[in-house]
Amino acid sequence: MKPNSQVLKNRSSHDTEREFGGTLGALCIPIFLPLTVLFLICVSRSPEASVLQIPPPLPSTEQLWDPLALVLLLGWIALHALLYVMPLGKVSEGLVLRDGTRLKYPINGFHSLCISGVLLMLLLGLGAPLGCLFELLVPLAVCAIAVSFLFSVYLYIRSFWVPSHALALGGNTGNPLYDFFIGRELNPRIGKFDLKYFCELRPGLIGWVVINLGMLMKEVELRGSPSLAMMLVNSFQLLYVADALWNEEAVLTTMDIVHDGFGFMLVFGDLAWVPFTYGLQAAFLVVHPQALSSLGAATIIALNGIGYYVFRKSNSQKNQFRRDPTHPSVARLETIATATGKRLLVSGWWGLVRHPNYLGDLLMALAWSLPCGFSHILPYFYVIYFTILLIHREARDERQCRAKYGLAWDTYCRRVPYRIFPYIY
Ligand SMILES: NC(=O)C1=CN([C@@H]2O[C@H](COP(=O)(O)OP(=O)(O)OC[C@H]3O[C@@H](n4cnc5c(N)ncnc54)[C@H](OP(=O)(O)O)[C@@H]3O)[C@@H](O)[C@H]2O)C=CC1
Ligand SMILES: CC(C)=CCC[C@@H](C)[C@H]1CC=C2C3=C(CC[C@@]21C)[C@@]1(C)CC[C@H](O)C(C)(C)[C@@H]1CC3
Repeated sequence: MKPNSQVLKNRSSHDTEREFGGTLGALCIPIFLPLTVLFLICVSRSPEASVLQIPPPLPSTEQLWDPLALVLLLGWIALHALLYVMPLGKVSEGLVLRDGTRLKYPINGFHSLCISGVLLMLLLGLGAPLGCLFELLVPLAVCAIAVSFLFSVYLYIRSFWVPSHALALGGNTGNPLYDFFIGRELNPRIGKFDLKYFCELRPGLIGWVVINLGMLMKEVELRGSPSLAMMLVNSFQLLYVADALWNEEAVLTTMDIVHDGFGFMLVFGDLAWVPFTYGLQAAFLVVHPQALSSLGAATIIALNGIGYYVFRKSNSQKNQFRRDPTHPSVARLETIATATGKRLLVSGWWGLVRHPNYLGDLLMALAWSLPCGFSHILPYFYVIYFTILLIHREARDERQCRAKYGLAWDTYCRRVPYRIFPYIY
């Protein structure tokens, strides 16, 4: 038996550290977050658009279900599964697993985005009423939530048939509720089809931009042309999704793929949370049009540009450094050695703050909300949630890095004292 699987075997339900509030979190989050998705969609289209309005704008039972929504959702997932297995693009290897092997992943997410774009343009050309996505938003979200639950149950059950080295270290506590929530199996696959990698970037992320386009088309139906605010939100978020798919290979080294199991948290995050809450600004703009001056628009475009620059440059610098530290673009950067043999960057972007990529991401998040004006808090939901998510994620990553790099990590923290915001945090 390999040493790491021995470690896994030796961990009992008591010594595996629990995240997201442990069992209580695992019980409450799967109830609370799906309700939050439905609540936020309803608030975004209500005239008041206030999260505090009494009575809250709850959907009626008829509004919750539409068979067309289920057909569209399953068809969409099937289309992307088909595109995933098409022999397009290159095949890359992931990081070395605990059993010493490396999995292969198709890098064809950007192709899927482009093909989806062409298909949508064809549908629009044929007169398909894409604006009806606005009316279908609640039933689509209900179906995505239901699919997330069923899929997570499947993932939990199948995880009992895989060898111990295929389980995530943090998802094997023995507490069924917690393990279902956090995910037992690290890289669940059907043959060569990697379920976690597929869900992380394809149906949800591309679905998000399609929903945005639907909101834009609804605006065209209602007012004859899309507003500047709507076009900015659509373009910024399309850039973000296109960037993620263009740099798909980099996802293979993220915490989600390398470390986290695939359970309800990620399944729901990928299939329901991202597509139905990340684009709330566009849904809001359909019912609450905003006038935007040219100066306002130029300032917001500049903010998104700066955010994107910081996000992309810092992520690319680290990816390049991890892939080939002798590459001319990173070879001159100052680094510190660690006992693992890996080095840590202490200059360049990673010498500014310990998470420059989070800083850039947050600047972009703010730029996505500003086109919606200052009259409501709802369009700022994403920035608020994302700040909390990234602060929590930073703390998780910090714990893992301290465990991995020990004293070298403490030296890095002394050299680069701020985590995300220079001189603030
Ligand atoms: N829109 C969204 O909902 C979300 C977006 N994101 C974005 O995803 C991107 C990736 O984020 P995430 O996966 O959290 O983590 P990061 O890309 O920040 O990676 C963290 C890892 O980088 C390595 N590292 C840290 N510091 C250094 C250093 N100084 N030198 C070299 N390597 C270092 C460590 O891994 P090691 O040493 O093992 O290589 C560490 O575990 C970010 O841009 C983030 O904003 C993330 C979550 C949600
Ligand atoms: C509240 C809740 C259910 C949280 C679950 C968290 C997930 C929504 C996020 C965890 C990490 C993510 C990443 C992206 C999307 C959101 C989730 C799944 C990401 C694909 C977005 C695009 C980026 O460019 C990225 C590829 C770096 C990023 C990876 C992490």
